[in-house]
Amino acid sequence: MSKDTKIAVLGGGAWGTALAAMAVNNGHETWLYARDAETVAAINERRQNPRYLGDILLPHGIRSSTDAKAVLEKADAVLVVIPAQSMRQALSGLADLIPLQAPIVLCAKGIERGTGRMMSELVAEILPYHQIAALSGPSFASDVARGLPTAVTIAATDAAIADRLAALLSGPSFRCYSTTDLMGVELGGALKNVLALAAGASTGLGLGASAQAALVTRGFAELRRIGEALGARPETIMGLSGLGDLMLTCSSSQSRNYSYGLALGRGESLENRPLAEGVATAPMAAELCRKHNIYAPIISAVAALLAGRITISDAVTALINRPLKSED
Ligand SMILES: NC(=O)C1=CN([C@@H]2O[C@H](COP(=O)(O)OP(=O)(O)OC[C@H]3O[C@@H](n4cnc5c(N)ncnc54)[C@H](OP(=O)(O)O)[C@@H]3O)[C@@H](O)[C@H]2O)C=CC1
Ligand SMILES: O=C(CO)COP(=O)(O)O
Repeated sequence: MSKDTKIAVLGGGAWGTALAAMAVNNGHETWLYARDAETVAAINERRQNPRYLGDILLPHGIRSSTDAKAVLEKADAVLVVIPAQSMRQALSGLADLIPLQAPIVLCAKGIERGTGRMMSELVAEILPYHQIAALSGPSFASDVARGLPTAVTIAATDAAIADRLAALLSGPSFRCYSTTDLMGVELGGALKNVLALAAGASTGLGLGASAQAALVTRGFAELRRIGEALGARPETIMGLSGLGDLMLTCSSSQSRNYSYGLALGRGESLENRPLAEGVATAPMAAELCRKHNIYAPIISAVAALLAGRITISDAVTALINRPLKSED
């Protein structure tokens, strides 16, 4: 792949638009598929995505279209930026249009509701002959769309593909590390959203900065245990898509997951909120822990809270009053 390849981005939300801005800034022919005609027109005519990125002025050159065929034709790499719970339905409809030689870069952070599949497992069912990679790390769409410095990790089981994609997508303000630890990268991205719900709820309840730090640290211990049980590498969990994204998402109300948790903690309405992937992922993460016999009390408490099985004050009391144990 050379620097003047065609990049196709599927998904005209905040992150898809930001990644299209990154790709065009890095000198690629960049096409963005969005299903909403008004979004397409705003990007093409005004260089804005008002529904998802406010008044940020996008760089020149993104070609947006509702015509997936035109976007995907002769693409050299396809960035899939559709929410985790819509991924199966959306990609099933587009599968025949994706060129066989184009690696699929999954940019969603979640676990499929019902099946418990990681995004790469789900997409391998739909596109069994394509190379699959995942891009994840601490990266707010608004930062990337503005061209602010950002670093992420790109994982593919084939090291050559991961290296080539990292070289292709890196540029003056976007730095990509590569790894073959696909499971580690996907787990970090999906589970930090669940832990951000807990961190936001703690702040929303007014439990203080000490409780917040304890939750994030012990949440990270759960992430470490899950990673170890599922064969992820420790350095991935301690890297950008694990610890890095956990730090970002658990500390900023720019995060939609953290903000959802804040609203939960404050007892505010949870209706009509922006996407918070952790809500659908939490029960799947709790189920994964049950299945593999992994001790993850914070993730379990978030799942129970969202399902209405416990109240927030029950969750806090249960977490603080568990039998004492060594710090592992
Ligand atoms: N925003 C961020 O900072 C980051 C987000 N991510 C991850 O990226 C993923 C997408 O997030 P984000 O872009 O922010 O979400 P948004 O809510 O901003 O946008 C979602 C986009 O997906 C589109 N979409 C939903 N379902 C379909 C479908 N079936 N077919 C085609 N398009 C569809 C929506 O279209 P429509 O508008 O028509 O409904 C919308 O354009 C999530 O998994 C998120 O965790 C990762 C890193 C950073
Ligand atoms: O994944 C993100 C930053 O890395 C974005 O987080 P939210 O989806 O919680 O906004």
